[in-house]
Parts: sequence; structure tokens; C-alpha cells
Amino acid sequence: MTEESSAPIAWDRRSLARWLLTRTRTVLPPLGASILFRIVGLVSGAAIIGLGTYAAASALGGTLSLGHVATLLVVLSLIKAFARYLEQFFGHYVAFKALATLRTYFFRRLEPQAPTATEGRRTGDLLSRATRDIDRIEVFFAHTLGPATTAVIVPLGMGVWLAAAVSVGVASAAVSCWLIVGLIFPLIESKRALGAARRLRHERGELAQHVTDSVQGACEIVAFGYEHRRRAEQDAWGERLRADQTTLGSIVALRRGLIAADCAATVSAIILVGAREVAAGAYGWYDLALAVGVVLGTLPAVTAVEEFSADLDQAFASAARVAQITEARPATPAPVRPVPLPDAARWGEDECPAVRIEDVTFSYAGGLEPAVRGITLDLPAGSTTAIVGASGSGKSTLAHLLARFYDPDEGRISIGGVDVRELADEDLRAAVGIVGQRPYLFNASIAENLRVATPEASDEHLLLACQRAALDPADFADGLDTQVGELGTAVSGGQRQRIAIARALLRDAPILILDEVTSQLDRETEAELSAALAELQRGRTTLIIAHRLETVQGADNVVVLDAGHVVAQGSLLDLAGNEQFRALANRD
Ligand SMILES: Nc1ncnc2c1ncn2[C@@H]1O[C@H](COP(=O)(O)OP(=O)(O)OP(=O)(O)O)[C@@H](O)[C@H]1O
Repeated sequence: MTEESSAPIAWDRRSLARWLLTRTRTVLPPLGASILFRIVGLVSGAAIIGLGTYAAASALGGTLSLGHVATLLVVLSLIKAFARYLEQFFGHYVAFKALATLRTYFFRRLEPQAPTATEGRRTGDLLSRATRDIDRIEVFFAHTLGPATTAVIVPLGMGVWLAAAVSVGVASAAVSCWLIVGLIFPLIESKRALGAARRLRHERGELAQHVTDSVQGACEIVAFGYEHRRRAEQDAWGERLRADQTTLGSIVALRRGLIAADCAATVSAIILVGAREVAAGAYGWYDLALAVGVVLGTLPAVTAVEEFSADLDQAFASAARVAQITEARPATPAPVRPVPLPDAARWGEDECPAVRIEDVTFSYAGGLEPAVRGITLDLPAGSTTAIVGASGSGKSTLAHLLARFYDPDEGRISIGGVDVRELADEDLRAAVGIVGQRPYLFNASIAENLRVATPEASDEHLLLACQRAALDPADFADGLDTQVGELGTAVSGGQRQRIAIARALLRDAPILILDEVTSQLDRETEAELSAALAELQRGRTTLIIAHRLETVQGADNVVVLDAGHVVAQGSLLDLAGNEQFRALANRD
């Protein structure tokens, strides 16, 4: 039984908001504090303006002395400043904590699924999702939740106060103005705005991808005179971005213009309604002035809805792009109750081989034909099995199925008698080591690249592994502290493979996959590496994928693949008469 992720979600705003809040539950208490201080700040702001207008009108007969008004204004200003500081402090704490949580979650979901999770996805686009899209979600936490809550609470409270302290007529005029500004205007062209925001996020991802591709392929671009076409493509993306930014900008401008007009109309409406009530003796001019001040002072609480709604569309568009990755169904789901892997020393007992591949068939998504079909193969403990075959015959696919980069569509693969789908991820990774054609070296020192396998390895351990991999630290300017450069460009192909072999030795996995380790090297370097490879294979169950038959000379069993099928297997001697094998040998 493996753990299935939730069913695909239709990412509308509500489900995205729920998803964001569920993923970042720990920020809810400080978020509450931020909202509380925002309410205090807004109410004091409204009171300051109200008192200001009241003070101006008190010459006409107010009940508060100007001295009292001045004292109150100072106190309210201090409260407002303090509340604003705390609101911003908690708001940004919430936002950055939530973003850090999301970033960790993004990599936690992506990394265990590597390399399948990144397959078919472009580096630049993924990078854009992991960085810019996650940053963009800040708007949701820092500038949306608080303003959205206070846009309801503050006007509601002020409306009740106006009705009680001034008049129902004035309160009704104010509330209708706030409703129009806070509820109706932000909805103007909202579908078009959301569409443009989504396209904008997509276009930014595409542009990031295009720039990444151009930087990585700079040599080819120059060598083939490809600059003009690349630049034209980039300009086209830039133009689409501009068009969507213009659409968003014009919608925002329209809404803001309408808000300004509505505010002016509201003041006129309140004065019209209030003037009649003042003339009728219901209250004084100073009360009406106070009401106008409070209505204007409350406006920031409602105009905030329009201010965050445009950015919120982009934050939701970004959240959807992040969720598409994190909530995608994993290619290799983790087992609900992992089965422990028996100790490698016991593999081979009860005639159970170290690795058993039983009737395995697998097709890549969108592949017309299965890449491997009906493969049955045993890898006895401590043996070396070589897989040979023409390009595209399914050799690497078989190795990747063993490492559980994918799960077979049919059949099963077991290690030490346990189906690999039942193994905990860390057990499987500890059991299977891989050295490929072009192992990835991080832009760090040789020592740090070696410690990728065992972080706690001492310098002595590293030196011993290097010695066994025929990697001499004296060949490098700074010994093991030598930096290998971006993508390992500061070391030769042979040195890179030796570093990878030393890394695999440190990892000490009982099963080893050597995927065309020497195919990128010249024959001289390949010959130099053979002793290091033999040292690496010693005592391990090894699967070698090979193009060149020299590499499989020491194999106990050679398996010939053709179009995903096993067409022959046996010792090199047994295979001498096999047609496909002879074709490979001749090509060699
Ligand atoms: N990630 C992938 N997505 C879709 N199809 C793939 C993928 N990887 C390999 N294939 C296809 O699966 C088939 C087997 O490929 P595989 O890489 O296993 O062959 P191979 O024998 O290792 O080839 P080579 O010797 O050239 O590395 C090929 O038809 C290939 O095009």
C-alpha cells in the first residue's frame, strides 16, 4: 500500500486561500495580533480626522474645549503610531515566516521525487516558481488577510457608532459609500484582471526559462549566430508581459478613479443629509463635521480592498503555480507502512537474489511503446550483471526502475526479497548507489562534494576513499579544498568520475548501478579508471549499463536488450553466437 496524494484540486481563489492557510497554520496567532493592531490603528486614524474636523467646527459651538481636542489628538496619534508599528511588525513576521515555511515545503515535496519531479519541467520555470512565485505570495499574508478582515470589522463598527452618535441617515450614507468602495469597485473587471494576472505569472516563468536557456546555451548561440532569433523570442515574451501589465494597470486605474469619485460623492451626500438634520435641530454642525471626518478617516479601511485585490490576483496566480508542483501526485508514492530492509549480509539466503526483477513493463508518460517490457532478471548478491543493447533499447530505464525513479506499470522489483515500493525512501537510497555518465558536482570544494554521500565523514575517510578511487588530492592546487566550479567545470572528465566513484565508496551502498560511467571518456582515461571501478564493485551487487563491451569483461551475467525486451543473456562466452550481441561487438 502506498500513500496517494489528494485528488487533483481545481485551484480557485477559495481553495488556494484554504491551501495557503493549511500549509502555514503556525502563523495564525501572530496574524491575529497583526489584525488586532490594524483595527486599533484604523480606528485611531478615523478618530484623529474626526476630531480634527470637529475641532475646526467647534468654533460653531462644540462641547469639547480645544485644549481637550489637542490632548486627545496627541494621545490618538501615539496610539495610531504604536498600533501601526505592531501591525506592520506582526504582518511581516507572518509573511516571511509563511514564505519560509512554503519554501521548505516546496523542496520537501519536490526533492524526494527527483529526478521524476523535475523531468518535463524546465529549470528556469521551476526556479521562478520556487523563488519569485513564493515571494509573490507575501501579498496574501502581509497585505490581504489583515486588510480584508478589517475592511469588514472597522466600517461595521463605525457605521453602528455613527447611527448611535449622529444619525441613522448619516450612517446609511456612509455605509453605502463604504460598500460600493469595498465590495463593488474591486469586482470591476475582476475576471479579466485574474486572467491577466495568471498570464503574467506564466509569462514571467517563461521569460525566466528563456533567459536560463540563453545563459546555459550562450556558446551555441554565438557559434551558430542564433542571437537575433533568441532576442526576438525574448522580446515577444517581453511584449506579452507588457500587454498584460497594461491590462492590469488600466483596470486598477479605472477602479481607483471611481473610488476617488465615490469618496467625493459620499462627502456631498453626508453633508446634504446632515445639513437637513442640523437645520431641523437634531444635532449641531460640529457633530456633522465629526461624522464627515470619521467617514473620511474610515475610507482607508475600505480602499485597501481595491489596493490588495489587484496584487492578490497575482499572489493567487503564483500560489496556483506553486501548488501545481507541491500537490502533484508523486510518481513514486511513499509506502504507508514501510517494510524494513533485511540486512544486506542476509541477501541471498533462501535462494532469494539481492535483486529480483519480475515481468516488469514500463512506459513513459506519452510514450508510444513501452520502454521495457516483460523483463525478468535476477541479480545474485555480490554478482555483476551487465546490460547491453543498442541506444534506446531500455538499459537506463531498467536501472532507473531499480532505483525507483519510476514504478513499473506491471511486474515488481524487489531488493532482499522486499518490493521496492514497500521500502522507506531512506532505506532504498541507502541500498542503491548510482554513478552515471556525468555525475553532478556542486559548485563547492571536492571535500564538500564527497561529503554529499556522508556528511559526517572525517578527513581521513575522505582521503581513504580518494585513494581507493585513484583520486590524488595532490593533483589539485588546494587538495580536497579545491573548488570544482559551476557544474564541475574546473575538473577534468576523468577527475569528475573519480570524485563520483569516491563518493559512491563513501556511500557504501550494497547495490551499485554504473550507468555508462566511462562513455564520455577517452579510452586511455577509461583504462585508468578500471582499477577504481573494480575497487568500487568489490563485494557489491552491481548492475553495469554499457555501450562498450570492454566495460563488461568481468561481468558474471550479460543481458542483451532490444526494444525493451531481453533477447539473450549469459556469460560473454555464451553470447558469442548471439546476433544482437555480435552486432554490438562489431560496432564496438
Ligand atoms: N524521460 C523519458 N521520457 C520519455 N521517454 C523516454 C525517457 N527516457 C527514455 N525514454 C525513451 O525510452 C526508451 C528507452 O530509453 P533508455 O534511455 O532507457 O534507452 P538506453 O538503452 O539507455 O539508451 P542510451 O544507450 O542511448 O542511453 C527510448 O525510446 C527513449 O526515447
